[in-house]
Amino acid sequence: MDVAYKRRLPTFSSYPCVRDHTGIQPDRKMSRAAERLRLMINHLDRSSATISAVPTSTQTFTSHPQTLRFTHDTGLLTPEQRLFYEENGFILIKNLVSEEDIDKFRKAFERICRQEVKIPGLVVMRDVAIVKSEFVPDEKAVSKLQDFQEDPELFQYCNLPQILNYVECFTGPNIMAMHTMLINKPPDAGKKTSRHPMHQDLHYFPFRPADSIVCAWTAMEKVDRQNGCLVVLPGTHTGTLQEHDYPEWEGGVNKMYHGVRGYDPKHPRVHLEMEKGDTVFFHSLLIHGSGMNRTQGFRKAISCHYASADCYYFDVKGTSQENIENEVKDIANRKYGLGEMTLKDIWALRGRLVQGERTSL
Ligand SMILES: CCCCCCCCCCCCCCCCC(=O)SCCNC(=O)CCNC(=O)[C@H](O)C(C)(C)COP(=O)(O)OP(=O)(O)OC[C@H]1O[C@@H](n2cnc3c(N)ncnc32)[C@H](O)[C@@H]1OP(=O)(O)O
Ligand SMILES: Nc1ncnc2c1ncn2[C@@H]1O[C@H](COP(=O)(O)OP(=O)(O)OP(=O)(O)O)[C@@H](O)[C@H]1O
Ligand SMILES: O=C(O)CCC(=O)C(=O)O
Ligand SMILES: [Fe+2]
Ligand SMILES: [Mg+2]
Repeated sequence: MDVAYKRRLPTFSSYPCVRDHTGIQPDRKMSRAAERLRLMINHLDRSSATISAVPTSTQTFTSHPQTLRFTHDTGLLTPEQRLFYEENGFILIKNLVSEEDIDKFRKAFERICRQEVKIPGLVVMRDVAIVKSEFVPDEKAVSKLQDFQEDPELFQYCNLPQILNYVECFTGPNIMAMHTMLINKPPDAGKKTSRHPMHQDLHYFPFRPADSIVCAWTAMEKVDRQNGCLVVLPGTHTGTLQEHDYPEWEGGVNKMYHGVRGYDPKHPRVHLEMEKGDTVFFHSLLIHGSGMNRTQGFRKAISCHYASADCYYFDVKGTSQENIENEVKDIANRKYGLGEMTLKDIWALRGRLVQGERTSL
């Protein structure tokens, strides 16, 4: 038992209950995990009390060496928040990004859709159902912006100090922004193509370790089950990277929207309903996706994948990631004629240091 570690912890009773600061909807499917977490916290609480009340040398502690594998102690996360991420692989922080900032990102998005600015490297993606029917030259045709690292306004999102403070809890102090997106999930055109299949983001990344990669995803408006909020499978971050393929969906699937092979729809899942400005941080192995957008509005979110600059690239050849590497290379080649570039080169070009030192990536 790591008594030194325990002594640094404030008392748990001074914090609100877990559900309050995670913003998670009560969900029967979560109850077992939540109960385990409550037990862990109660246990910590009791043993802390025991340490100060009865500091005898004969005392033995019989269980739970608390090794926290997925979080760093920066003083920001409460002990309950750390345990929550350790156990579930995500944490939701309410009201983290201001209305003002979000409105600024929305305006920047609209300018890009109206083609008033041209941003180097930016990829504008249209939903497969729209691409295959008509062309509409405005934001109603755009389902996603990818790689906005050269847009000074949108990239401010990745530099927000309150976001980076949380990111540091998962990556440590040297932080790279590796991948940026603004998702404009369209009203479903009737073929369920607005769904995002369940996947692990690590499938797309030719760098490791997985525990040092985290996504920040901020709701730009209220997101709920109706407009296709994020759906997560709690605890799946403790598993390994699974094989990904295109799901066999009748209505079609968007380019590169791979899903975990053999997805079990019976696995307990949690719908992350969020208000404008709420931000979820989740581990690169956490299985997640989003349901169809059943409303007439475009559900907007902005996100960035961060990695520790101390991560290293590796060659995905011969691994389950070879299929996505081939697709990315193909597109990079067709669009930019980057035939000679490796996946590693492409990522190193797009990544941006946002804190500390660029040590490796
Ligand atoms: C420097 C190079 C970078 C290359 C891209 C790198 C991508 C790296 C991905 C990393 C993701 C990591 C984070 C994890 C995130 C998990 C996800 O989000 S998975 C989904 C990610 N999605 C994408 O990455 C899609 C990126 N989109 C694109 O690259 C483009 O939008 C495009 C699909 C290539 C289409 O762009 P473009 O070629 O400009 O479009 P068109 O000329 O109109 O169409 C060409 C061709 O493609 C068909 N098409 C267009 N859109 C889609 C679509 N959404 N789904 C399926 N097919 C589509 C279109 O019909 C045309 O086909 P045709 O047969 O020639 O008619
Ligand atoms: N075969 C599959 N492979 C991978 N992911 C899938 C598969 N089928 C569905 N999903 C994903 O599972 C999640 C839940 O799917 P579903 O269609 O039930 O969406 P939902 O609208 O969120 O759920 P509900 O209808 O219960 O509100 C979505 O993220 C969806 O994209
Ligand atoms: O916003 C969404 O619907 C999910 C996005 C996502 O998981 C991704 O692009 O990796
Ligand atoms: Fe994802
Ligand atoms: Mg459904």
